[in-house]
Amino acid sequence: MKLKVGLLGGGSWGTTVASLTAKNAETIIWARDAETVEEINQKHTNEKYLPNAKLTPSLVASNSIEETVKNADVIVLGIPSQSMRKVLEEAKPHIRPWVPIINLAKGLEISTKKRMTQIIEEIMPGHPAGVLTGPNLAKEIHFGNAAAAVIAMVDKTIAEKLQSIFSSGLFRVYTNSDVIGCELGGALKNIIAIASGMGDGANAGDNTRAAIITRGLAELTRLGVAMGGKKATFSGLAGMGDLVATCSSSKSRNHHVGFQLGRGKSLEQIINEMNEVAEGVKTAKVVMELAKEYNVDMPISKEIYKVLYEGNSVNDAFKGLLKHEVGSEKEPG
Ligand SMILES: NC(=O)C1=CN([C@@H]2O[C@H](COP(=O)(O)OP(=O)(O)OC[C@H]3O[C@@H](n4cnc5c(N)ncnc54)[C@H](O)[C@@H]3O)[C@@H](O)[C@H]2O)C=CC1
Ligand SMILES: O=C(CO)COP(=O)(O)O
Repeated sequence: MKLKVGLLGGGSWGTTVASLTAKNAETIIWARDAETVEEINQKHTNEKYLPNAKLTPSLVASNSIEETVKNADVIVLGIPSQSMRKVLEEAKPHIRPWVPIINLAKGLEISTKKRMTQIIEEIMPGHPAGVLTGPNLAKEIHFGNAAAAVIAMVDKTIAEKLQSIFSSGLFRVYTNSDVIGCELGGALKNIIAIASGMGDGANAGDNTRAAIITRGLAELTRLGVAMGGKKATFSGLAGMGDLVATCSSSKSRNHHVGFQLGRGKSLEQIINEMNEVAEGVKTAKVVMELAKEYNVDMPISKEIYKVLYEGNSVNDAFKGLLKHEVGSEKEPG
């Protein structure tokens, strides 16, 4: 018997993952926008978020959270981080007992500083919680480009069962038991992607981008390990892998935000012109608090925070980084 997937969130990544699972399992996707629901059901497209992409024809869309989750064997959450709690609370009364819940979002909740699986565990205690993450730019996956991801869950047996629901010939899903590390890798790299985009927008060059990626990895690993992630996780798909993809791609929304800042646009203008989420903008706020709480040095994230929220210019950010003390590569700083 085929497993049933209920996926909440009809944006670019939610729709992409639903189209992948529809190949292996009966999948219903919930989108709050009635037009998107009709378009997915009638035309098997979601042009607003995935222009020119053809979705798996068996994918069913619904406007009802209840209908989407009530018979599901697995719940997948493709909602941006700041809205995750609200949507999960709405779904809660309709979710069957003990059903695994998998997060796709790459961010931290501003008001609580929590990871998404912590929110799942808080709202839905007893349900196995996991994360699907890695270098997975949605717009590439639809056009036949191969990619690899990781599903992280504490329970290896459940992770292995779910691995086959998300996998296809071109989408290779590995398992990992380090939920904290995998989830933090995805959230923290978005700020570094803004920094990399900013360098690209300001024509800083390839060496600068490489330095941002490498030193960015060092600082997100420092915080990630302090928060309980495993060091090795940050060298894997959820860390280095996602960092490289996002920091070097014009398809990344976080890179785009940085690029436009580097070109001299204001954050307000950039956000107003986008119809998609760039999680790093909000995560930067949380990360500054976490860096303080865990006493971890995060020079790149700090400079990005100052550009986003304290009126610093892109030039100030580069000057700030160049002034930062150069220590040993193995030590903080
Ligand atoms: N697009 C990508 O390539 C990837 C995105 N992600 C992550 O997936 C998460 C979702 O991102 P995308 O789908 O790309 O975003 P998106 O900006 O393309 O779409 C967001 C979707 O969430 C819906 N939404 C927003 N607030 C809502 C609310 N309060 N209630 C119900 N629906 C709401 C919007 O209507 C939209 O359908 C983000 O955390 C992102 O970091 C992860 C991997 C790849
Ligand atoms: O996480 C992503 C790719 O792995 C998507 O990045 P953006 O949200 O910056 O587009």
